[in-house]
Amino acid sequence: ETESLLKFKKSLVIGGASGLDSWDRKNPPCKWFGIFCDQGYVWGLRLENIELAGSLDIEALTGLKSLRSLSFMNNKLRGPFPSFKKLGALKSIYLSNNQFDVTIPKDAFDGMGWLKKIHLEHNKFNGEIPVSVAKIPKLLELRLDGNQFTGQIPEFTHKLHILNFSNNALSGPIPNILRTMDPKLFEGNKKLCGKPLLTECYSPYNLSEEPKPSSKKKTSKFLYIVAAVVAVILALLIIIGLIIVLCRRRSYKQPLMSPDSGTSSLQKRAGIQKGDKGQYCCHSKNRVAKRMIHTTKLSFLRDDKGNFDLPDLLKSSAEIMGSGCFGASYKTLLSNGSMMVVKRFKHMDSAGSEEFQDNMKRLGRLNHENLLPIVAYYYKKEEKLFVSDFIDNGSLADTLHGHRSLEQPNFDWPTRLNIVKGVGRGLLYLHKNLPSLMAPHGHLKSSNVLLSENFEPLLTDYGLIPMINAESAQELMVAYKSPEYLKQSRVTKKTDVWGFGVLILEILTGKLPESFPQSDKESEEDITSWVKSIFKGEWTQELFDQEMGKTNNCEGDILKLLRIGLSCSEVDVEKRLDIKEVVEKLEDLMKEREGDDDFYSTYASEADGRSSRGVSSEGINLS
Ligand SMILES: Nc1ncnc2c1ncn2[C@@H]1O[C@H](COP(=O)(O)OP(=O)(O)OP(=O)(O)O)[C@@H](O)[C@H]1O
Repeated sequence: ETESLLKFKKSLVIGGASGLDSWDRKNPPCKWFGIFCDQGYVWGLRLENIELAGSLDIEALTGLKSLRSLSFMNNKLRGPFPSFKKLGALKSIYLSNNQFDVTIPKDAFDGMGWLKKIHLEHNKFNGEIPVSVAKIPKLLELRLDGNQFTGQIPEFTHKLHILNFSNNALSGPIPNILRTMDPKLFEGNKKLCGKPLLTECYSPYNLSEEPKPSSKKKTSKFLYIVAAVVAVILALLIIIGLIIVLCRRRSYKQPLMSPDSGTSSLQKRAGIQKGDKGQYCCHSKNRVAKRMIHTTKLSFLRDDKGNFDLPDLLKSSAEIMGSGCFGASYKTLLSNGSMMVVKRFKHMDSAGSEEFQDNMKRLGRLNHENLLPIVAYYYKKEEKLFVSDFIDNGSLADTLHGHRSLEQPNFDWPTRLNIVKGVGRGLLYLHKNLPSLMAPHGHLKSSNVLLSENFEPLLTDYGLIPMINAESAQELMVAYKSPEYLKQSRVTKKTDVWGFGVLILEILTGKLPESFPQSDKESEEDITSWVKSIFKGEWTQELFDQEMGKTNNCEGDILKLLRIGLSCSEVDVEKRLDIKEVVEKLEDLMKEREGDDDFYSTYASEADGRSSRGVSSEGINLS
């Protein structure tokens, strides 16, 4: 360790009195200035406020096997972005208030599975935020404020405890997972849009484009040259493409369908291509015509909604609602006045056409009050759109974790219990009617539970596993994050039960499952182990969501539901209940409440036009 640190010292440009005089062979490194040790091994370096300049030679530190934390805050460091990924066991990096003015390479944080804290604020970092930062599995703190980052904020795999993107030059929609955060964390980025900011993403298509001539001044000569080369290549490609199309047209004497010249809002915003004219030229005339018709039509799964088609959809005005793991969803107002949601799915190109259409037909046959039906879909090898009704009340995730205005009633216990019951019924129906699927829902989470105006839950994004590319499913779908998948690479019907258990705990605690592990604990922790660590068999106020308000003497029932949630999230699949058993337990819990006049939901009563009356004065107030 001594040699590694002395080599590192040699690479530093030290200004003023640094205290680094203590770094010599006379004393063990644990006694040196700025060195922190754990059981005699160097654990952290903290060289702050000592006018360090030049760049950092991370290579020299690779000999420190116990090194977990680096802080070089408040110095004058610059140069290339230090190759921290060579120190794969690092947990925290602090480079705030330095003079770095480079673009961070895309893969700068690849493989940093232990990293929890990155503080890069107040430098001059530019270019895009590296995608690798959004994939760090344990990341909890990310401060990038006060830099010159451009482009879009990447999609994060989970919610962070601390983050700040303010005062950069970021653009485009804020990823869905960050939409409930404080808007201040995004301030000072003129082109960012979507929740939690007030600026709506009217035209995400345009916003996501690179800056146009207005940014001329900033564009370097080099960029001009690159742009010119790209333009020439594009022009050549277009000419070659035209020649190929003309040749094919001539050889097959097949007139192509005249292109629909008007680009529609949804089409523009989502960048959706219409039926490809060129790709069918090599087939016989009849087949071409047939397939062409097929590719410009929506396939309807519901008869009662079939008064529009793809062109209507593409023409209608659209607003982005958020982009999840599988693509963006657009709220679309049709000319007939219906408000629909169009979800543009990514990661669905490995299922063959027949397999895809069969699965869609199977989903189309489902009919249950707790499932949101898919109204129609559009299938092309490289484009999949799902159309469903817009649900005005939003999702359970919004209700649980979104900002609540003072006028809004508490999200009370009866409403929560009713939602849990509905989700259970929806899942049981899926399990009975999709018996061939290994996890009939497969992607149960609070943003995939929508709430009707009576606060009845409506499940979405169910039955997708056969259509999603295997590798993306493993990375993104809730089912594959289950203990049985992580430990034994298994997904079973009970995987949905595990997801349901996590959802029940989320509903009762108000905690977002993705926000675990907790920042103050070193061990890996999920919502289940957190609940278990606090719950000792009796009422524990700190466990439950304060937003539940008065519990109206229902603590016994709340605890019963908590126990059901815990037995659903049992790690051992064999011991875990199956969905039928869970629903039976829930029905029993509901039955016990029947006839109880005090058991009254503030939400349901509002929707029914009745006044709230379920709150007795002696009820326990959680808030
Ligand atoms: N039919 C709908 N009506 C109202 N809101 C919807 C509808 N479908 C989706 N949403 C909401 O729009 C947002 C984006 O949904 P989307 O399904 O694209 O992503 P997600 O559910 O967050 O993630 P994933 O892609 O993993 O399912 C979510 O908040 C979701 O609850």
